[in-house]
Amino acid sequence: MSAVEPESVPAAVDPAAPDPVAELTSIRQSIDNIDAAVIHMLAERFKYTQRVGYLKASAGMPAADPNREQVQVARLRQLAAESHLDPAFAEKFLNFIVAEVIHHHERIAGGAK
Ligand SMILES: O=C(O)C(=O)C[C@]1(C(=O)O)C=C[C@@H](O)C=C1
Repeated sequence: MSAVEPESVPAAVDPAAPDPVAELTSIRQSIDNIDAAVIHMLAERFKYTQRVGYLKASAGMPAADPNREQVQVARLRQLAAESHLDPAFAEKFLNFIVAEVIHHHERIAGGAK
């Protein structure tokens, strides 16, 4: 089944909701697809930040860059607002990821593989 076929459009757009169980199953398929995409995107992001960790360690740069984070937070808060997502959540989500990245950077700088 192609993702562009009409029957793959979430039934949530149908106010009649003739079959709640079928609609729930369909929505859960889309949620699972989105969750998979998030994991794949995070894996790619961490591949890049791993490289950043090695670059910073080799140049003697600190693991964290608060100025860069400030710019990222402002940008993501703006994007979130435009997308009707809670900006506070977007900021928390970024901070959660960046904290993990900094932890990785510190391990790299400390000589851990
Ligand atoms: O851009 C950097 O300098 C990074 O180390 C990457 C990153 C990020 O994950 O986006 C992580 C830590 C820094 O404090 C800022 C940003």
